[in-house]
Amino acid sequence: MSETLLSPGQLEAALRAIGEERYHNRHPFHRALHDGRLSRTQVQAWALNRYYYQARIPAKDATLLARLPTAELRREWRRRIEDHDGDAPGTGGVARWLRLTDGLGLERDYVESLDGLLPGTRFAVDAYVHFVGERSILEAIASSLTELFSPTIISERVSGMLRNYDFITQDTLAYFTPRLTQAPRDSDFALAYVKTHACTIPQQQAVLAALRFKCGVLWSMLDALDYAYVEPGLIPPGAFRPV
Ligand SMILES: O=C(O)c1cc(C(=O)O)c2c(n1)C(=O)C(=O)c1cc(C(=O)O)[nH]c1-2
Repeated sequence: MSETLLSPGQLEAALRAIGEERYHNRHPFHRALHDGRLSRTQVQAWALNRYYYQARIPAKDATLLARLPTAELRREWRRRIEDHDGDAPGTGGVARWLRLTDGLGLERDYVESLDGLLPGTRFAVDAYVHFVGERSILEAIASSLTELFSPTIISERVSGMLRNYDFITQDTLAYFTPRLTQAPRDSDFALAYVKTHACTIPQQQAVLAALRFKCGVLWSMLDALDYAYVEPGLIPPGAFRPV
């Protein structure tokens, strides 16, 4: 870990290096998902579990919003909640994610009940929400910086899944299209904030640790899916079972 103060450019480079090393695009489950090596039920398990992440993101952002000290910051952050929750029933990212689970043939009530969730998904997502509630505002904002890397994985995922699965259509994956513009806008803001406000060595180290933590959240969600639905295929009691 660096013991010297980094310039803003060096800090950005260190953040990007964490993504290179640890972002979930490197996980074998993601590779298998994009490359068409999963069955329809394995893709259903992925979408069902990712629903919990999507559903908790607006709560995570609301937790942070309540702690932000200025109207300027709150205005910026509140847009994220609008992106996910929409401004009317059936709009926004969470509703679009449900169109993905619909397209995969999952019952909406079942998805929304969270009954089929893997315990590992629940723990990872809850840990993210708690982190954002408990840590400094700087760390909370830094933990969103995985979004610097999401447009690349989303593009790979959409093209790979459309190419490789006959049960996937453009419409099923419509969730991802707005993310390609929302994620860069959000991560540009978060990155500028972090580069301006992480001015001491401890702050910079905390910011880097926050991004490592968040990469671990995303990674462990895929570990849980892999273990339950690929190898060794041990589905925890009560979790979604392919029929
Ligand atoms: O599809 C993906 O791989 C992916 C990754 C991430 C991410 O890196 O955290 C997010 C999303 N998608 C996403 O759709 C999303 O709304 C989102 C919000 C956040 C966040 O931390 O606030 N990350 C992500």
